[in-house]
Amino acid sequence: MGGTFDPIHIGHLACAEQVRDLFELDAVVFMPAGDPWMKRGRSITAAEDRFAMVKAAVQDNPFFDASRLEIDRAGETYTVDTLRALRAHYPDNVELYFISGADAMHRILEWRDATELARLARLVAVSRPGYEIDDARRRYMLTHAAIRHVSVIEATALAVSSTDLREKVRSGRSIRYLVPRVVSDYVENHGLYRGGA
Ligand SMILES: Nc1ncnc2c1ncn2[C@@H]1O[C@H](COP(=O)(O)OP(=O)(O)OP(=O)(O)O)[C@@H](O)[C@H]1O
Ligand SMILES: O=C(O)c1ccc[n+]([C@@H]2O[C@H](COP(=O)([O-])O)[C@@H](O)[C@H]2O)c1
Repeated sequence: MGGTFDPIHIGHLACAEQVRDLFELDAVVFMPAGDPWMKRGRSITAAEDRFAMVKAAVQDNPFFDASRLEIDRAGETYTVDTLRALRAHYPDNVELYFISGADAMHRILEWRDATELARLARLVAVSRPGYEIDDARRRYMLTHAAIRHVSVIEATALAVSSTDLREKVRSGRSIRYLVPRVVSDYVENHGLYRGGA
């Protein structure tokens, strides 16, 4: 599962766990983006902090892991580069899935080499409150050559967003239970998000 994870929250974790369960995946690797080019223009927390929070958040699930692949790669982060690297690394019988929320998948046709990306992995788009994939969009996604292998999953949804969490911290409000305890501790101990959303 790819994301900016600024910070990782229970929406990410619950969505990944439900996809893992549904597709009987052997593992879910959380991959913080090094330089998420579609989020250019906003200030993004240092990759090392985002990675540390992801690593701490996934440690109690034996099926979950965190990867540095994208934060260690220079330049803008393109999912197709990640999937090429993973495909080269794993034997052919290992099937790759790319999990994302419905909001991210809405824009997938704008992603770098979307057609190749869809050939390299099964794409899983998870429902997210406020970003429902309506029937017209779903038909469009399913019929478009580049992404017809996308699975649209209705997961038990949590209306949590990193933007809202950053804003809460900035204005001195609690984020307890919206992120794992290790993440709220990290945010507090490192003074993250206090200066701006
Ligand atoms: N509550 C949620 N339910 C389902 N999917 C989610 C949820 N929050 C995030 N996602 C998905 O997880 C991936 C990574 O999300 P990201 O790290 O950008 O978090 P975010 O909460 O959307 O952040 P921001 O508010 O800063 O844009 C994206 O594919 C996004 O669609
Ligand atoms: O490859 C691309 O061009 C591309 C464009 C936008 C987003 N993505 C990936 O989609 C995932 C979710 O992104 P975001 O910005 O919603 O956190 C994350 O893994 C990004 O690297 C990938």
